[in-house]
Amino acid sequence: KRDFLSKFRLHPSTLVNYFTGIEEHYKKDNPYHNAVHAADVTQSTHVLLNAASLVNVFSDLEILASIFACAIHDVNHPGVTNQFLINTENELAIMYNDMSVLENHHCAVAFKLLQEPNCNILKHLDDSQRKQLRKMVIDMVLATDMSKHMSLLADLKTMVETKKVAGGCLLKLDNYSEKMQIMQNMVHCADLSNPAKPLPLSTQWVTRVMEEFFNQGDREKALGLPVSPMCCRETANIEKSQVSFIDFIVHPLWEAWTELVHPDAEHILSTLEQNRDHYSELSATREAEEQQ
Ligand SMILES: COc1ccc(-c2ccn(CCC(=O)N3C[C@@H](C)O[C@H](C)C3)n2)cc1OC1CCCC1
Ligand SMILES: [Mg+2]
Ligand SMILES: [Zn+2]
Repeated sequence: KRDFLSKFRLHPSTLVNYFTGIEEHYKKDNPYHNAVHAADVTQSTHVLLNAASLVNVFSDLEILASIFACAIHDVNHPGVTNQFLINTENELAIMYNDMSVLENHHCAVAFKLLQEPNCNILKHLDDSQRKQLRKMVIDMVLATDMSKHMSLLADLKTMVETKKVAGGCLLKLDNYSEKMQIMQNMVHCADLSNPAKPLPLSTQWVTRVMEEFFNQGDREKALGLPVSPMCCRETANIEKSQVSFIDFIVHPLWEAWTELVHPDAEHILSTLEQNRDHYSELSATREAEEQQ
């Protein structure tokens, strides 16, 4: 749809080789962090890029970088959190000195795969384009680490305030860091878009993420480690966790994004609010049942 094959001279069979390799490097038995999550985040970002107020904001290379970053953003995810890798002194934590361990790993695996035979999809980009794309992809993938969330959101809110003052147009984005802030928040929004999807989809992602968390909790218990929050299958309150995740993380982020691209994301924010109320009612009913 974006005519990227001709714009960047991407070779169909090389594309198939590379993205088949990427798909194979997503662990199939991860309940949540598998290739379907990567496809979900990629498709969600494709939709966010189509917002009317973002038309002509990004160059073709920035759009290619964003879509590529989503497709590879969790590749070879081991199905446990950064904290678990750090607590267990996993070789990945040693490799990346406890800093955005997973996110560094995802980038390294994705770029290493480009060097496999018949996988270099970026072969026909010139050196400057390839260097720019690599930097943009790394900047976006490292920003999907939850530990970056608060600073990312603060920057987005500042940008929204300044945009209001500047008469509401985004087109005046001239420097790399402002553009990259929007791209990082866009991919982060997509990564946190499960609660903003139609309820039948959202509930499936909840089941999957909780199963992955509970598997981690089981491993922590077996290792005699303290069980991480929301990872204990006996005590976790699933609906309550979703309500607080939405109230403290997802809604503030999507509220800021909706303001930035006003009025293109209103329907996403209202779906999120409806879903939040659904989980809140479920949690109240469950609590009432448990009282009896
Ligand atoms: C469908 O539910 C969720 C979907 C996605 C997330 C979520 C939070 C941060 N991210 C971004 C990636 C990240 O940093 N992590 C590290 C850790 C928070 O586990 C996340 C899975 C991945 N993704 C959280 C979700 O629910 C919360 C976790 C259990 C109950 C509330
Ligand atoms: Mg991730
Ligand atoms: Zn993800």
